[in-house]
Amino acid sequence: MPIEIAPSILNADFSNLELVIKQLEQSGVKYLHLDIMDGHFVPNLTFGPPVVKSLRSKTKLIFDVHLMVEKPELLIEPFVDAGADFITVHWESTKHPHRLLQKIRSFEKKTGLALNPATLPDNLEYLMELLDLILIMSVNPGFGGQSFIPSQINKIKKVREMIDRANRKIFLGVDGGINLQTARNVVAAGADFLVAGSFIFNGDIVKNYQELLVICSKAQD
Ligand SMILES: O=C(CO)[C@H](O)[C@H](O)COP(=O)(O)O
Repeated sequence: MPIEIAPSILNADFSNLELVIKQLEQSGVKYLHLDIMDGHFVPNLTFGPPVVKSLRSKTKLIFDVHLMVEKPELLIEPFVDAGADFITVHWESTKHPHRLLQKIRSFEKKTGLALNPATLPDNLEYLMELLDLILIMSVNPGFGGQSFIPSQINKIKKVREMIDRANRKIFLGVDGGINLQTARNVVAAGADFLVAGSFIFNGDIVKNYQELLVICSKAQD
């Protein structure tokens, strides 16, 4: 699948979000990664459904809502109502990932499952038919601007093989510490959906996004 880059607005200028979104749209961005943090599952707090709903009225970008929360089952409907297109939940946040993914699908939304850096990918085998996105966390979730954890390259390769074996159209995403070098490495390992925050939002958004896209497309050839 062609590479998609989803800017994570965690590190964007929130005082000027409308302008940020306009710049992203003009650069050809299709996905917006929205980091939902509850201060419990991760040691940071961001925003909830009302903010997503307000953003929804300003753009047609595809909203990729990443729930880094405890009890994600309580938040599926509120984020569906707020206008989420993809809802990604964490393997580590639920005892019933299969049921949770079924619930997201029941609202005709795209599903994502995120794996923390120390989580094995083996159980994905049993969830493939319910997945649209697998998100490998290449940092410990909670903050933007962290360094990429190199051991995740092996996991990306493993998950690439699993998706190919399953012969399904599932994005293989990577989230955390993406820059020109790590982007090249993760795409070479098989990723096709990159979440990037600080690299895109530090400086010229349009230039950074396009530079990243060029590197990724070359690495995929
Ligand atoms: O989910 C996240 C952190 O939990 C962010 O999406 C991720 O860290 C992206 O930021 P950066 O590119 O700055 O690492």
